[in-house]
Amino acid sequence: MPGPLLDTLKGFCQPVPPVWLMRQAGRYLPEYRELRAEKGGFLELVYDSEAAAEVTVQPIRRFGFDGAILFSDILIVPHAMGQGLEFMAGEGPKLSPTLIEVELDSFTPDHDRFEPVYETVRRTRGMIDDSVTMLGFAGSPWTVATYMIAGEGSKDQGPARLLAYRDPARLQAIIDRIVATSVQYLRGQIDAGAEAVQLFDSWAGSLAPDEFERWVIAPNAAITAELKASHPDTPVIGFPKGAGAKLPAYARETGVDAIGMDETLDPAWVHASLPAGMPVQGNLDPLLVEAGGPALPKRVRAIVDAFGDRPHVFNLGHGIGQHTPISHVEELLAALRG
Ligand SMILES: Cc1c2[nH]c(c1CCC(=O)O)Cc1[nH]c(c(CCC(=O)O)c1C)Cc1[nH]c(c(CCC(=O)O)c1C)Cc1[nH]c(c(CCC(=O)O)c1C)C2
Repeated sequence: MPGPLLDTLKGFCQPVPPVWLMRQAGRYLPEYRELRAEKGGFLELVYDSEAAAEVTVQPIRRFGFDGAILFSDILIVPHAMGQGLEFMAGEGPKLSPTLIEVELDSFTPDHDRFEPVYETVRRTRGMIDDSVTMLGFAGSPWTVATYMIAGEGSKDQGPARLLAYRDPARLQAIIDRIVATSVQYLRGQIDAGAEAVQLFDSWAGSLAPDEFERWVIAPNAAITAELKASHPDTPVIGFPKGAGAKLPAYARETGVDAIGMDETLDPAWVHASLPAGMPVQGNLDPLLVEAGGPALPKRVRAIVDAFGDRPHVFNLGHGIGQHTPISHVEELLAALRG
């Protein structure tokens, strides 16, 4: 029996929109912080399937979300491609050497790194009810490339954008390799039990229109086409954060089944601009959840009302912040579910 989230992604409206939150497993949860401290670090957690499955299930137990998102990271793909990866406490990720310093061909891929992640999916599937949808994910090639090139999160993705202008053939070769590795990774997640997958393009918003076509739309379309060829019934959610006015082109041209919306988009505009019946997800500002107050339930209702009879998965416009009070998540759910 598919649950309400999977049904919605397949185009069927529900009386109450199903809900999950990006980064729902993470530092705002005391039970997560405890397990992370015990395991010693973030990567240790990700590659320990038993612990990662436990972290995946924590927010389902606490809040009864309709979807469980695999606990992993978009940077596991560069790691499997052979790039060094570290997460330092209090800092972001560090990848080394960077693709400014060396050529991609100097890396030795190790796709066995994906095995514990597939095992996390299998274990999680065995721990949650059938009605809870198991979600897999990968970063989109442009976003993953920005980290592989700069070696860390970069404010305006400058190093990758410069490479796009200076040596597009080299960036294309990097993107093509990320596409191929991500397809393999997502197929492995689906075969292990993921029922839908999301492509996170967190830095889609930094590109000019022609660059957006080449580095966002084309690679997301390539991944989606490959997945549809092998797994036609598994919905793909595309989340091109910051796409703005380019969102309808992304929705029409990539072949994704559902669209993730960041908080800057007006839901009425999205509803009027996307193909009729195409499922949507997201839009609530994570900082409004952190702030709380009477504006929160009002905004929850306004987003739900804006989509009328369009299939809608309730979610945030980006990941939940680590300082978000648990009680505010409960207020969000009360406003949504009544
Ligand atoms: C909880 C967590 C994650 N990654 C990182 C953390 C914090 C680690 C910690 O300190 O405990 C480091 C971690 N991993 C990354 C970052 C951002 C680095 C930066 O640019 O500053 C950090 C701090 C890279 C990353 N990682 C991810 C993205 C795309 C979405 C987004 O934009 O937020 C990105 C850009 C995806 C991601 N990341 C994660 C998930 C798991 C499932 C869930 O949603 O609960 C997912 C889907 C998990």
